[in-house]
Amino acid sequence: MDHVVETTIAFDRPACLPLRREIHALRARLEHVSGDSWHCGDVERDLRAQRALLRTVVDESPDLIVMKDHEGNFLLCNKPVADFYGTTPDDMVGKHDGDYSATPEQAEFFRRNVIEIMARGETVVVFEDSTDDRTGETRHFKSIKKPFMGDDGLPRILVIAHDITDITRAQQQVQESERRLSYVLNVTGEGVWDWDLATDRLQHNQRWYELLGYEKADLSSTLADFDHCVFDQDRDAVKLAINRCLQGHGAYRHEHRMRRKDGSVIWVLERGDVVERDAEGRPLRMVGSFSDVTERRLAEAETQRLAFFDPLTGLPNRRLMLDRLEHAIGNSARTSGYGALLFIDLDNFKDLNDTKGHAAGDTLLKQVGQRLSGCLRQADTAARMGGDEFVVIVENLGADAMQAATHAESVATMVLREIGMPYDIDGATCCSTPSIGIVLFGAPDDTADELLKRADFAMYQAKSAGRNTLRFYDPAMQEAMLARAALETSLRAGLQRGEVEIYLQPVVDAERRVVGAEALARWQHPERGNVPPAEFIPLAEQCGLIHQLGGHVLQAACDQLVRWSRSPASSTLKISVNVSARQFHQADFVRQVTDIIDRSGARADLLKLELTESVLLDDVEATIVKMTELKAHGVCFSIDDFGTGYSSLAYLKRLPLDELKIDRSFVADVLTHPNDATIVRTILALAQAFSLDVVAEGVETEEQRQFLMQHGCALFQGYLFGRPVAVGQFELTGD
Ligand SMILES: Nc1nc2c(ncn2[C@@H]2O[C@@H]3COP(=O)(O)O[C@H]4[C@@H](O)[C@H](n5cnc6c(=O)[nH]c(N)nc65)O[C@@H]4COP(=O)(O)O[C@H]3[C@H]2O)c(=O)[nH]1
Repeated sequence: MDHVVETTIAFDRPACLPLRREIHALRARLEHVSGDSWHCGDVERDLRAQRALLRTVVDESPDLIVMKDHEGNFLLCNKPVADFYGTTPDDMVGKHDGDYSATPEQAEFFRRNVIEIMARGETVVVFEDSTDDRTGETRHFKSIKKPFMGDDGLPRILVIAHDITDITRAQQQVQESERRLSYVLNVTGEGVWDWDLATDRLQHNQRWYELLGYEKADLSSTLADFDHCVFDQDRDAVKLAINRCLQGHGAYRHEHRMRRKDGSVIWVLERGDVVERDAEGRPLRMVGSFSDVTERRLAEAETQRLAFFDPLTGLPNRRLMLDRLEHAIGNSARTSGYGALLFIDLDNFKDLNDTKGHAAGDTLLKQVGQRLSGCLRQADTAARMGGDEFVVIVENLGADAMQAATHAESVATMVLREIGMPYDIDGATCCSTPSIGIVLFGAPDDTADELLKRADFAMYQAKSAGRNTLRFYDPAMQEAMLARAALETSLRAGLQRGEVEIYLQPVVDAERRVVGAEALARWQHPERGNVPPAEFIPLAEQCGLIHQLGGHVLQAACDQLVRWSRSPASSTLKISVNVSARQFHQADFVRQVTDIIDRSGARADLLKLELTESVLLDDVEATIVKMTELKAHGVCFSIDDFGTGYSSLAYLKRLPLDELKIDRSFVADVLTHPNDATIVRTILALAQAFSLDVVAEGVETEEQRQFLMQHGCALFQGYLFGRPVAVGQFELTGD
């Protein structure tokens, strides 16, 4: 028996007053009132009529009415009870609920319940269930159970049962829905609120308090308290969203921050809507909920950071920089003001990275990033492009080009100074200088791509000008850039078409015997004719073609060695090949050279690689490693243009060198400029001390040859002995 509740009810009349005494009392009162004496037969008739009426009333009642004896058996039942149990009222007299469709448990409950109530002698309301014979379903009743005393002195009970099944079910459904709703809300973790606008009272579910770390008692449940929890900077936006909803714009959905009791801040997704309005459409009630979306927001922020910021320096990355640059270009065009783009490349970063390790390189880059940011105004952007390249966007430089350039220059100068200051890397002091290219922007047709190219180009000019300096891009550079682009295209094609070949220039000994040759690249351009290497070698370096070009020259040199090896007169001749910085620093340079040597079948010890001092100084440790590996393969090394750079004797000692080449500028003036003569003599003495061969380049006169010979030079190269000639025209005598 589900859900049985008993309620005691107080009635006017004592429940145990016997019915017969009541009839006598009634008759006496009637006689007294009418002054007549009543005959027994009249009273009996009257009573019968009353009983018939009562029976009709009882049978017509929608409630179930029964009278039970002291054992719980039926004394009287109305028609709805009989219908409920699938029988007739008369049939029920003397039986009990267990004889009909009530389950044994229900029947036992009814019996014990009425016996108890009769014993207590108090009217009671009981909520109870019974089984409908017609449908077999359990129905719920609210029963008034009124005990009274029978004529025979035994207790009886009147039960009037009101069928509340529909109401109960409706209530159960409501409870079930509420239970489900609260389950769903708990599962989803929603904090729910319900705002009564008339009273300004807000009600919240438990989760609402939990999410904000409050106890119910902490807040007064008014809108002001909710307001207080909204993050200061988000308050206006939240109010706006709620007001729009109140004004009838429909449900709102808004993400904002809330401040928890402990001061921490969470991100919430809040939804709300007006659920009740008065006849005039004025809002009366609004409900809503919010969920904690902090984790998602943090994940989004992290994704954003990774997508747009360089993880090492924390500066905007290339992608974000491009976006900002496009905005800056747009702003400049709109306001007719100038902005500047600075392209910054660290001069000797690779050195540090290779000698001190990548961790040290990373530390340097981080510090560079910090210093760069320190040089800028809030509105400007410093970004890392990758590697050791940075970009700075300086905006709002005014409408005057000269002033804008001056300002950009002062920013760049500050960057030069700041970045050029010594760094403390793991306790050691290091230096790193930048080369900076600057381009102004402000023209409507400026594009980010083009500006970057120009700034990059100007940065290269700064490098060429000796590094640790800045250069502006100017229109003349633009022309050079276009020409360079055209040249690059045709060099690429030229290499494919075999337009690049080698010329050989003899190297002779003191007796003018040819002991070898230098291979010099020549580009036979279909329209421009013979393009000098000074023009296309730097280009090939810049556009990355040097790898291909260098390989091509090496291959040609090795092929020539193999041809010479077939004749005794030429089998010991050496060939020197120029190797440029970018080519040498290619990661697989050693393999490229050894592959070519091995494939061609040339003798490695007859191949000499000419490196300039700048190649050696660029990245000393890596250079030593590569040279040592090639040396182990038999390859020889020469320092080209010796004396023009800043070679440190300490490095010279560590390099596996075979030869120094005295730069032709010293040779040219050796007879006329005492300083050059001194330099030449010093180089010769130095070479002797280090047991290195020396080749004097650019020897054009017999006097120069005599001077060089007198001071111990044994090998010569220059027009005096032969100009560079095509391989087929090369002769074995050096006249
Ligand atoms: N005034 C004068 N000049 C003389 C005399 N004897 C030789 N020369 C020139 O001096 C340059 C010597 O080559 P370099 O110093 O290695 O200088 C070379 C070298 O640095 C570079 N180069 C040439 N070929 C290649 C190559 O295949 N690879 C690389 N990486 N660089 C190359 O181009 C530079 C210029 O080469 P070239 O124009 O062929 O110029 C050659 C040569 O023609 C002389 O008596 N008087």
